[in-house]
Amino acid sequence: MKIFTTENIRHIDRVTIDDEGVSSMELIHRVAEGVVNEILSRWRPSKPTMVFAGAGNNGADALIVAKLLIEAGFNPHVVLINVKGDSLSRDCRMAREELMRMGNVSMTEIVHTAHIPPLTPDHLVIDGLFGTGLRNPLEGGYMAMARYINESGATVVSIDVPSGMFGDWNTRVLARNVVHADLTIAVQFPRLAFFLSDNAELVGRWKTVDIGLSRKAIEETTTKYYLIEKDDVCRVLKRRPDFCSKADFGHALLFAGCYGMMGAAVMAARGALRAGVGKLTVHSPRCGFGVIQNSVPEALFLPDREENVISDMTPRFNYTAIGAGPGIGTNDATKGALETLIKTIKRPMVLDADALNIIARNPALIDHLTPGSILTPHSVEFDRIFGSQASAETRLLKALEVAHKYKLIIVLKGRYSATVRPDGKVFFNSTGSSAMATPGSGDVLTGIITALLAQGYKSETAATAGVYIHGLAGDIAAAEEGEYGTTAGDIAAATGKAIKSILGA
Ligand SMILES: NC(=O)C1=CN([C@@H]2O[C@H](COP(=O)(O)OP(=O)(O)OC[C@H]3O[C@@H](n4cnc5c(N)ncnc54)[C@H](OP(=O)(O)O)[C@@H]3O)[C@@H](O)[C@H]2O)[C@@H](O)CC1
Ligand SMILES: Nc1ncnc2c1ncn2[C@@H]1O[C@H](COP(=O)(O)OP(=O)(O)O)[C@@H](O)[C@H]1O
Ligand SMILES: [K+]
Repeated sequence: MKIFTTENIRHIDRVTIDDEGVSSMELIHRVAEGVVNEILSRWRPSKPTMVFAGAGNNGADALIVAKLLIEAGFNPHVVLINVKGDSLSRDCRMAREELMRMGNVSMTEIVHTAHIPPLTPDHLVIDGLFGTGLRNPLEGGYMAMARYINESGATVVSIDVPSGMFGDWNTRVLARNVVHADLTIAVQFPRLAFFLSDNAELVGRWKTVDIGLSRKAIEETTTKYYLIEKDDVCRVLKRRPDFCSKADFGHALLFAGCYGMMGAAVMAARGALRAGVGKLTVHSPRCGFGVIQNSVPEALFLPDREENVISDMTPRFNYTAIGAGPGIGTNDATKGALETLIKTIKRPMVLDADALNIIARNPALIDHLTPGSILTPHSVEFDRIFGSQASAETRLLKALEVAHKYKLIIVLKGRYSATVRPDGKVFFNSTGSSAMATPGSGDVLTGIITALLAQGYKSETAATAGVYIHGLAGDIAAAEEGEYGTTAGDIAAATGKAIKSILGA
């Protein structure tokens, strides 16, 4: 699914109105119906409700929500901001008239000074102060109103975006000056800002309401941001022909494990095997022999000459893909071996965990990475290499910069893992949950992506499909084991089922 910028959405909105003859008032009604349906599915008409409406079309949406709530038996109080009595947009004026025709509407219209009726924690607030027409962060009375709503402890449903938040980038915005929603109901599309952890406390849970914007305009409007969904992965995964052998599915090499961290190698190996690799070799220190042979007997074991750490990463064979990093530690011998590997291998590799920590200690290595290499850092690993980032937003921007500069694929792991490509495209993942915040979970991902690379998928595809499959495996595992009980082993074990469910779609 495309994730559009605010500018894109405004364009699609305009095309829908101009070319398809749908009036903006009709669109406002569709938004309001969608919002009210969500409210009716959650709260009874006896719920004390206050609707905050701004002067633009976000306010118009809110006023029609108030009308529909009254029709559904609610008794909302409406607070309308109409500075100097003449600031309402044309649609907002029309929405106001439509609401007032209901008669006996309980309303405070703020024209000069604000005197808002008391809000209690028991209240439901419908926040239609500002949507995508916001020009600058909130100030003065608007800022005070956002803080008042937040401090009230009321439950907040925001229309389109939490008021005071921009749909795209929010570097200039202070969280305390934005309405904190419990539920955000976005018009047609989720916004880029919803996928960044900085904004999680502002957006709350989010849903979209389909208002039938022009299909043609949606197709024709280009964007750099996407949400990866099942169909996207189904489209790129190859079906296996009847006449095939394991030789058709590549031979992956994993450099993983050291004394005390052999489990990381096991997790990566299991992820790789469940992701369909034809042959798998695990190179670990000698101490890993029994561990690998016992827990992943399907894999070949290649012992390092060292007992406890990897000291040599020279591939002895023309492997179709190499993954390095899970549990290798950062001792000098391993560091030297990885440096040599990075400087000599001329094909894209998957680098994770301690391989990233080693790069962080010698950032000059980045220049030697083969274009198309895949780095899978979580936020701390990313910052160790590329410098401390103030927010998830600046981290994403930095990832875009380095992915372009070094022609790398960077998977920023987290709730909505973002795969950042050299061409400036960003793919947010839609699968996975907090059940995956468990040790070894990232190692499974390394195995899955390496296995896809070994099977001939391009780096970009291996990364986005791998991240989706990994998250779906996490969802399948969590359905059985729950958010506390899911282990990385469960995620690895569910990887095959995840691929099966994608291919079956
Ligand atoms: N997408 C779609 O297809 C559809 C979208 N719809 C809805 O429309 C919403 C967008 O509506 P919108 O464009 O009227 O803007 P909105 O957010 O209501 O605010 C504008 C008002 O705020 C003011 N203002 C701005 N910044 C300010 C500041 N810092 N401090 C103070 N004031 C400030 C600004 O003043 P002005 O710039 O005019 O001086 C103007 O009065 C969108 O979010 C969605 O809810 C649906 O209704 C239909 C289909
Ligand atoms: N709250 C969450 N929602 C979705 N996915 C998550 C969440 N927390 C962690 N994950 C996923 O789990 C994996 C954790 O990887 P990582 O941090 O490297 O853990 P480890 O080092 O223990 O293997 C990542 O793929 C990440 O996207
Ligand atoms: K809003």
